[in-house]
Amino acid sequence: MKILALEQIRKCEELTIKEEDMPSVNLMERAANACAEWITKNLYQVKRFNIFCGKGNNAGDGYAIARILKAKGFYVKVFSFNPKELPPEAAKNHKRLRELGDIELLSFEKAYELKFEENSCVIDALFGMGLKGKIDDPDFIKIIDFLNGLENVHKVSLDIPSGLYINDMYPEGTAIFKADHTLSYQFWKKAFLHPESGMYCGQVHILDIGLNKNYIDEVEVEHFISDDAKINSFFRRREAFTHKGRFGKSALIAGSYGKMGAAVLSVAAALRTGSGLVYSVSVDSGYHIMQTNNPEAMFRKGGNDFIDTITITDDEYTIGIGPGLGTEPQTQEAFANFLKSYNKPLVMDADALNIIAQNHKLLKHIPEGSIITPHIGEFERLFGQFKNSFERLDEAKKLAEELKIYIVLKDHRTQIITPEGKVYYNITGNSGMAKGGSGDVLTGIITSLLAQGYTSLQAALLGVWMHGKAGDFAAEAHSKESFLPSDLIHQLGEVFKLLNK
Ligand SMILES: NC(=O)C1=CN([C@@H]2O[C@H](COP(=O)(O)OP(=O)(O)OC[C@H]3O[C@@H](n4cnc5c(N)ncnc54)[C@H](OP(=O)(O)O)[C@@H]3O)[C@@H](O)[C@H]2O)[C@@H](O)CC1
Ligand SMILES: [K+]
Repeated sequence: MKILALEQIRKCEELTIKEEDMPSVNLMERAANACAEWITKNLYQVKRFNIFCGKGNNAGDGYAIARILKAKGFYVKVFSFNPKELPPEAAKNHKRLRELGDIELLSFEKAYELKFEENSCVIDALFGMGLKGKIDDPDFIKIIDFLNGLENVHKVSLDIPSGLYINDMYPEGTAIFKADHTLSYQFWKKAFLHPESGMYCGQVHILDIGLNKNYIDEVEVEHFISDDAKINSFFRRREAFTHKGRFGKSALIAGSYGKMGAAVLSVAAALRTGSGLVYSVSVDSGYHIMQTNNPEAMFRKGGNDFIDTITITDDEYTIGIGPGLGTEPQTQEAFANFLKSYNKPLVMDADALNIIAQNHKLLKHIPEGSIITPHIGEFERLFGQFKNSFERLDEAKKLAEELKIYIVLKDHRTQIITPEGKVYYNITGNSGMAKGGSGDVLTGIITSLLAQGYTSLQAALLGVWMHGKAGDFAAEAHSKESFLPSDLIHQLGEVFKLLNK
């Protein structure tokens, strides 16, 4: 799914109205109907709604929803801010509400006297995507603070929680409504996907309001959601009449004394992802651990307690390097020599990235088309600190282009960044995956996919998607708190079953 810029959403809205030859207020009605339907279906225990309207079309959505919910028999109160200043569509809906006469239209001040019943619902229609600068009007700050302080009520934002920008970091010191649910129209927005703003959105639900399909198909964007449709468009089923040589050879260069778990996990993940052959290049002191845990893998010694020799050449295997490698001087040297002589795309994680962070000259030796998979800490060690995740992403786009590599920036919503400057947000997975070892599993999965002939972009997209899905299945089976990175590996079979359906 594409993520559109503000002007593109406005253009799409305009074109929809023009092509369908309808009054613009009809589109607002469509949006309001979609929200009312979602609310009545999903918050079915709620009988009372208190709707807070600002001064733009977001308020118009709020007025229209008030009318629709009232007609369905709910108790509805509307609180507004000086509705004289409304744009035409919102003004029409405000007028209709006034003419109906059976809904209380109140000022914000009245809200402070109201008893908000348990299980009632507050709807935030204060600001939508038209907000500029900060919310610094004292009336709005006061009402937002007050609503954020309410307990035991459901909180729903229309389009976007008031105070946030759709695709950028919000300004410091602004007031922001904190939603339990955000009902947004047609497209994901970057605000829902970055931690600083995402924490205000609660659960995000994207409602189809039938915006112009041709425009959406054709419009050029840089940001995407890596959704099921994208994954299914290139996932390949395993054919009959085949043999192990067809599915590539993976080699995981990983592990050191005390860090064999990382190596074991990455090798196991590569095996479970379907690579025809998997080699472990690791240390002698971890030999028994590796062979006992992963008897299907072959072993090649790269050192005694830490790796000091890497003798793999380009045409042998597809390589994943880094998990549990350590940063001993001899390992650093072996890694540097290896990187200088190796030219095929590879997957790099963890200590491979930490070694590069200590020797930036190595950056230019990363083979074109490689995939690096830093978490935020590793990214910052490599490239410095950033004010926020939006700025970090902008820098990652520049770096991916400059170095001609794919960056998998691991975060709550992991971003896959291409050398062409495109960004794919992954939306599978959950907070239970924030555990040591989770990244080692991802390295194994992506390496295995790359070995099987997926392109670097496909391997990164599919690998991150599968890893997240496995996390969702593991959370279902064992809880987010309790599942382990090894459970992710055990769930990969379920993930493949789903992909093969
Ligand atoms: N996408 C779609 O297809 C559809 C979208 N729809 C809906 O339209 C919404 C967008 O509507 P919108 O453009 O009127 O913006 P919204 O945020 O409601 O109001 C902005 C108002 O606030 C004002 N204002 C700005 N900054 C301010 C500040 N710092 N402090 C104080 N005031 C400030 C600003 O003033 P101005 O800048 O004009 O002077 C203006 O009066 C969208 O989010 C969705 O809900 C649906 O109805 C139909 C289908
Ligand atoms: K809102």
